[in-house]
Amino acid sequence: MATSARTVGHDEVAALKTVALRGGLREPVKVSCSALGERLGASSQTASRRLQRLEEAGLLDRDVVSDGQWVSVTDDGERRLRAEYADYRRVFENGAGLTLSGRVTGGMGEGRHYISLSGYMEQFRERLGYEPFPGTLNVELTEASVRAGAGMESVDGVHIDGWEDEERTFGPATCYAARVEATGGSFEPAHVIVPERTHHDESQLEVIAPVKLREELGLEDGDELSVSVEDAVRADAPGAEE
Ligand SMILES: Cc1cc2nc3c(=O)[nH]c(=O)nc-3n(C[C@H](O)[C@H](O)[C@H](O)COP(=O)(O)O)c2cc1C
Ligand SMILES: Nc1ccn([C@@H]2O[C@H](COP(=O)(O)OP(=O)(O)O)[C@@H](O)[C@H]2O)c(=O)n1
Ligand SMILES: [Mg+2]
Repeated sequence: MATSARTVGHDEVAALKTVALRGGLREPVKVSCSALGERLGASSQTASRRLQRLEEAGLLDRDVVSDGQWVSVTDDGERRLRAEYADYRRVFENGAGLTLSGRVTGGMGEGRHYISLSGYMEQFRERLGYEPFPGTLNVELTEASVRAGAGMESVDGVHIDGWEDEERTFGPATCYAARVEATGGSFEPAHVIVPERTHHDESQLEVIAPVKLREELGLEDGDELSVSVEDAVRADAPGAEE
């Protein structure tokens, strides 16, 4: 998932949210720093600096004109706001999970190779509690789910370490506990796997499970599928087990 070049603090995110509330997610909106400052309880210079930092971090596009500026939230900015949104859903909606939808698709036939490698397989067995079927079920996400996928940043995943053999290094990956739902039924345990090195972009999701999901759920290319990422208790949440 893309991360911004510079990290921004809560004050900047509040300014970004204000721009989005004014419609800046869809098109450029005109803001004056004094009005923005008033809204944020800060001086207009401070408001201006926050917009500048957001621009430097790649979260906002700005066009300064004589009597104000036109601003719009970038794709990375939207991802940042969606991660906040996912946090609030967790707070207020009793741990509402994240459901991503799309269609089954074939990939490059490499998933099978990587999943079978003992350097990964041993970790899957220990950390996921099962031995995955050799392969990844690829899902081409809908546009809305590609955007919603940013919410995974706020879900605790299971880390799979990178490793090496005599010839090369193998990258780390993160697995998110999930339930797969299709018209032919549903299945869990499964995990969304996000390899750090991959040939796919964020529009494609890869799912692993102890069974061949195509057989278990009678799936063919083009079939609709939804993947609910479970709302694992965060390690740092109050009441979380040690
Ligand atoms: C556990 C795991 C580890 C991976 N590690 C690497 C890697 O080290 N280098 C790399 O180029 N691709 C790596 N990949 C990604 C694959 O090359 C590829 O992007 C993708 O998983 C292929 O899936 P497909 O065959 O289903 O299209 C890894 C994939 C998985 C599932
Ligand atoms: N748990 C799994 C993993 C993979 N698969 C399928 O198993 C085959 C091998 O996986 P792969 O990742 O090597 O292949 P592609 O996804 O590149 O087509 C593919 O047809 C996957 O869709 C499955 O049905 N259930
Ligand atoms: Mg695959």
